[in-house]
Amino acid sequence: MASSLASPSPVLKKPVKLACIQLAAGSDKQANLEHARSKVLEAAQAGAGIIVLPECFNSPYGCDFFPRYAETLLPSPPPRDQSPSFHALSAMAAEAGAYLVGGSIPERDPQVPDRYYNTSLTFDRRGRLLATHRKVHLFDIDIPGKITFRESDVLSPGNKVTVVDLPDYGRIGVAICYDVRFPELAAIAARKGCFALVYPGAFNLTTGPMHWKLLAQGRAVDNQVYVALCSPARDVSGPYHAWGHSMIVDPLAEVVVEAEEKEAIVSWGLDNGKIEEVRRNIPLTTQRRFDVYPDVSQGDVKFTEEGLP
Ligand SMILES: O=C(O)CCC(=O)C(=O)O
Repeated sequence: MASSLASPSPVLKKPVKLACIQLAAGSDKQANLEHARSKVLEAAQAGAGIIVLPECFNSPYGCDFFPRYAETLLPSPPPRDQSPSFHALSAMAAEAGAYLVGGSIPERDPQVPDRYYNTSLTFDRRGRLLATHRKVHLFDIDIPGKITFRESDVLSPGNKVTVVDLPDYGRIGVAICYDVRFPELAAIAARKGCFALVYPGAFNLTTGPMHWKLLAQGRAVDNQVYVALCSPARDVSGPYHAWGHSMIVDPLAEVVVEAEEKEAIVSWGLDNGKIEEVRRNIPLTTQRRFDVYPDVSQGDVKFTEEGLP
């Protein structure tokens, strides 16, 4: 028996080129921001309408660095001296004339001392903030002899699913890195009509080869949407060795474009016809059995205020 609760069709109103910038960043925040600007403009000049930066694109990645690089993002817009990254991202989106998923930056809570988040800001083509996503699932893992990481020693989690309306194109879901491991978050965003799920991320040399591509393909095949993962470039002289391999996966779960580990821009033209074709040929969206299991997109789901009308 097919479910009567059909998901809303994803609407990508018109084709758009999405670009992931696999940015090489160092410890100089201002230099990172300037470098990001030049790459965002390069992507826009090559025709990208949606541009994505990596997780922690303006600092080294690591618990020791979060407080030192953190910026206060509230009230919004924050005063310039408290968030140079907010204002730089807003300006680069406007200058590029493109939607910008601004990777992520460490955020300082304006009210609670020593409370920090890993936060992604999305701007429209005029540089106006559309949405804020605080990483919901913190990266706490321990693979003995390989990698131990405990973001929760320093960071607090966000508590909302982020679905962003891009007025020219439709909805995207935005989440950060470890969030990609949680299919519920992706399913909720996809069932709210997103045409793409976008993850700034920074996997490592242990879990990157194991799971990065698998997870991108998993989220795409489950939800029949585009998935974009955007990593920093690998810097073996720095404290954290990112996997790289930024990629875009299509709704059939094919990796259509993938970087290596060096700095690169990877881009792909997204097309609603592809989503429709995949959903027509393999009609999961009308075959779900919400009489057997619950629809995670219904009920007490919390969205970013900006996320949905
Ligand atoms: O899930 C993983 O293996 C890596 C996650 C990560 O690096 C992150 O959340 O920053």
